[in-house]
Amino acid sequence: MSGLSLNHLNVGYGRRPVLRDLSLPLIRPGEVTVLAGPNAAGKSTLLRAIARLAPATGEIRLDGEDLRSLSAAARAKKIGFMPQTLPSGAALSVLETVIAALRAGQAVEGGRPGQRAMEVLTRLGIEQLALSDLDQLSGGQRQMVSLAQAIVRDPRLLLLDEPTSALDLARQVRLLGELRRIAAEGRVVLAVLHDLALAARWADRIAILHQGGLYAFGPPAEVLTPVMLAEVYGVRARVETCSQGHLMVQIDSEIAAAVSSDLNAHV
Ligand SMILES: Nc1ncnc2c1ncn2[C@@H]1O[C@H](COP(=O)(O)OP(=O)(O)OP(=O)(O)O)[C@@H](O)[C@H]1O
Repeated sequence: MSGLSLNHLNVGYGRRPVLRDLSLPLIRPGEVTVLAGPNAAGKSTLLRAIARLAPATGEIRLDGEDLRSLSAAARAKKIGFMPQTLPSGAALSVLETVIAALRAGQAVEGGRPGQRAMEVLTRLGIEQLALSDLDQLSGGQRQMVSLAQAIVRDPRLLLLDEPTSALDLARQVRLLGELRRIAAEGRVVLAVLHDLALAARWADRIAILHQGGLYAFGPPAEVLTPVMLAEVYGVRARVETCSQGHLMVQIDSEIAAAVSSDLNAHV
């Protein structure tokens, strides 16, 4: 079966569970799937579990193959992971860090690594940064470099944790457009986004995590509802369609008695 399947996942830290018996419908290639939910709902934990950076029980399969049975090198070839924390380099240039991500412990087949790394920097519009020191870049510039590191191997599965958090409006659009192009190549793209307006505009499907489980999964128009926004986020909101046919989420106020409980939850 083509795509990412997650079934009966339990993920936690020490004895503390974060996600309990979590199953998602198939995350399909060719689509951008957004993972959303309140702070501390377990979004990063889920991405880390898929990338095997957090211990999990249950089933994690990519195109039918158990990701946990793969060697670290085989996994690195299939999965590109863009973490929430931005890269900082031990006095490396941008080009060198992207080449290091391309190599990641193994020889590069065909072509020249420098050429491939430059292609990716150019594709993202940051080729002029190639020789800059990573540590001298702005947060947004480093976020674009982090994306370059995640996609340089052409991974089958791309996991991104809040990839737009440091980007200005134009670069948010550029990054999300790039994710759509990567998905259109038939890859699986799963991105954590807090901004539901961006999710409404760019996602094919949205998964909402809440209190250790899946609250909703489906196309934006099905998932982004006033009831979901009240129950999950504790806000009073309207969801409207603008003149161009896009969904817009208008937040009116916090519902005092229903402030989202994930942050304080001990599930
Ligand atoms: N390394 C860790 N060790 C122990 N607990 C952790 C660790 N990382 C996360 N947690 C806990 O797991 C829960 C889920 O955290 P996680 O970062 O997955 O949430 P999130 O949905 O990504 O949140 P946010 O939107 O705030 O980034 C939180 O209660 C957090 O305190």
